[in-house]
Amino acid sequence: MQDEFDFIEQIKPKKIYQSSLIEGIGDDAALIHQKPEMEQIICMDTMVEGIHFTTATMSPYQIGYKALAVNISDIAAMGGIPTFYLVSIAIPKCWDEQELLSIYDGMAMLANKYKMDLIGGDTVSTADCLTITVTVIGEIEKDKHLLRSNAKPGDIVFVTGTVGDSAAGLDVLLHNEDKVFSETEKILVYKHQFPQPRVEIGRMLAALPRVSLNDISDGIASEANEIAKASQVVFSIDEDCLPLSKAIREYNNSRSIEWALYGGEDFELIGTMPKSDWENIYKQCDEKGFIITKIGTVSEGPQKVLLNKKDKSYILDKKGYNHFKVETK
Ligand SMILES: Nc1ncnc2c1ncn2[C@@H]1O[C@H](COP(=O)(O)OP(=O)(O)OP(=O)(O)O)[C@@H](O)[C@H]1O
Ligand SMILES: Cc1ncc(C[n+]2csc(CCOP(=O)(O)O)c2C)c(N)n1
Ligand SMILES: [Mg+2]
Ligand SMILES: [Mg+2]
Ligand SMILES: [Mg+2]
Repeated sequence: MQDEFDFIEQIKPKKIYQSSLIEGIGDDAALIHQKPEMEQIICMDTMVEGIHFTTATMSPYQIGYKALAVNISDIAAMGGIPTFYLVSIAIPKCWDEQELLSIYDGMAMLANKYKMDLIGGDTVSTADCLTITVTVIGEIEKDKHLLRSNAKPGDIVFVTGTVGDSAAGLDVLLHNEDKVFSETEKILVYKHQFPQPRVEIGRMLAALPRVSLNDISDGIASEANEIAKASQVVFSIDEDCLPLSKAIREYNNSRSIEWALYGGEDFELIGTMPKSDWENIYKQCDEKGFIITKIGTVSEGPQKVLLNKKDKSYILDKKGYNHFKVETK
């Protein structure tokens, strides 16, 4: 890159979606008008070259898309609507300007879908790995937010979409250097590179009186344990109910359950709701073409997650992706 200020000029959005924006890119900080009837939601996630992606697993466009998607997913997990984003990027010398603009194009694709505005960030150089940190701001109607601590005994446990596909897609990418993929492999790779944040489902759930919710970044085992801990309840998940895609079964059925439980990066939603709300939500999702599956139940007791497998029951430990543990399984 030739010039930091010239770069910022190029990534500055030409169009603004949100009428509550007072000042976006260009001053010392952004200014947003606060709506009195809404709560603000703010989250931040980072992607690091070598940890979250390599040049072999993701193109610059996909890196941008996914860096924004994972943050929108956290807004969805609160039941909210994403509105603004900020991007901090640390750039090694070997990345050229075209690649960097491509990262921003990937973010813009998703931002356009959700009518989000890029309102600021930071640009720095770094010695080695590209690092991108995105902050997303969202909103939700007062008192409608969906917390991990909302689960109660008697609830059903649900998950959206299918799980494990992203980890299987990563496996495909890491074991096929020539990048010639079968149709099945292409489906899994796409799930890894273009996860779909479940904002629309989060909004449906926010209309219910009480839902606990989490998005799946580290795997079902990890996220279910987080809800069980925050709510001080017991989760009981039926292995046979885990929604597995045809693609994952075809690619490597013997590892599908392991990827579903511990793989992560599916960015589907897992949560609980009272039994009485299930039929209605299932119908609403079905009408809109969204998959949602009942995978278990919640009961009283000291916090834990049980996995029912045939006639036996095992403790499902909080294993999954962990940045500071060498062995993840
Ligand atoms: N370095 C940090 N400093 C301050 N707060 C942090 C830091 N890292 C995480 N948190 C906070 O801890 C909580 C849990 O964060 P975590 O990153 O585990 O959730 P997540 O984004 O849903 O998961 P993932 O990062 O796997 O997508 C959030 O409230 C987050 O803002
Ligand atoms: C090259 C490469 N190797 C491994 C992985 C797998 N991976 C990295 S971070 C993460 C959990 C989510 O991260 P976070 O907890 O930071 O949200 C997972 C499953 C990958 N995507 N690319
Ligand atoms: Mg996080
Ligand atoms: Mg999350
Ligand atoms: Mg997250």
